[in-house]
Amino acid sequence: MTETTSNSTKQTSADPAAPAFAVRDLWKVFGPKADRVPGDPAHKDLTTAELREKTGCTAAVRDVSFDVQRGEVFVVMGLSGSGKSTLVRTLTRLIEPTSGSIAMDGEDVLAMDKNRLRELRRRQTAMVFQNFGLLPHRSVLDNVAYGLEIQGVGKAERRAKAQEIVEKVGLAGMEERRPGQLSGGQQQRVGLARALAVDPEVLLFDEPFSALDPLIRRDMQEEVIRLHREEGRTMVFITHDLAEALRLGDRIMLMRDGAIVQLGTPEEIVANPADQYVRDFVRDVAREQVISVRRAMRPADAAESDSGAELAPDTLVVDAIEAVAQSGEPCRVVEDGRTLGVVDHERLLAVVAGIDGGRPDTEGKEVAAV
Ligand SMILES: Nc1ncnc2c1ncn2[C@@H]1O[C@H](COP(=O)(O)OP(=O)(O)OP(=O)(O)O)[C@@H](O)[C@H]1O
Repeated sequence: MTETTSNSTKQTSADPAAPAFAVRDLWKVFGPKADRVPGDPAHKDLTTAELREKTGCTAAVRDVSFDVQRGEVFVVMGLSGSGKSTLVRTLTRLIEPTSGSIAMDGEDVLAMDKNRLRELRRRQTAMVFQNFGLLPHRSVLDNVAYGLEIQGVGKAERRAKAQEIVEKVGLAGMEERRPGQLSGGQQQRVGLARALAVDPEVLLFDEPFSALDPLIRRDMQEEVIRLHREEGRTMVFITHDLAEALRLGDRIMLMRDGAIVQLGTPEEIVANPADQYVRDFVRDVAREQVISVRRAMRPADAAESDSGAELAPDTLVVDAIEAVAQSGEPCRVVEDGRTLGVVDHERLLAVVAGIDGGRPDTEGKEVAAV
């Protein structure tokens, strides 16, 4: 059985303590003499449009540094043209960066030779695309098995594995159909199944659901959340849709003109937008569904510190409103037996109304020993 391969054959110099990806000072510049752009101080303060005018180059990714932690859903968000696709494609060098560094599991991606890169793209990562990228003349099962086929996995083994994944994503009974005989949502399930079949460490999603209608889209988001919960796989997810980013992301990196505008949890971004651009982005978000009582609470006074219903610090404001209404009095925010603060109607409604100031003014402080 020489054609069978498995994960145990992976030859990598992975550091188990390293982040899934560590990206530093990364640039991708398109255009003439692109490599002169990143280091030149004369270009540092130019806007992307000014840079284009002066040099004829487009800086699609501009001096970007971040880590993707293992097991997190890392969302890259921004308007069209902000550099999302270019950035994510540089992670596996589908697009060669102009300068900077990228490490996956501690291994230098830019130092990888052709064979190592092929392995990185075929086994360690898998991409799910907006246009599905399915092979039209192949059955669902053979599409799902495709990634295993190019790895050289034998037919019986790859079909068995594909069958298992087809069931996992809810396509059982459709194995022999062609992609053209499926709805958009079903086709994207095939795309997802194909990516999962190779058992990658990291799934890279490039706006996978933006061609789907809203209800199907919601279904697919639930599917991703479910898979993530069950498998804990690292996911990098591009979207320009804020609701999708908030729903899926453990952290969100918001880009504009190739640069990072803000990187934080959904709650941090909604509660503390870094600038007016982010503020405009999150203006219509239902804040009570994103912000937790840790951020909404105020210090407890002496009488409140050991009485009243208890809430965990990560309780969402929307749920706390219900709890406060039911108990008829302020609720305590309690962590490890300590009262961190108190939420009452006033504090909670201020969050809903967006007049809470966005400051965690009591965050982390123990206000009364119990
Ligand atoms: N091959 C290329 N040559 C020249 N410029 C490019 C190339 N690829 C991308 N760009 C430019 O780089 C910038 C970032 O493009 P990119 O596709 O990464 O953005 P995006 O945020 O993914 O956009 P969208 O949401 O529309 O896919 C854009 O200004 C784009 O025109």
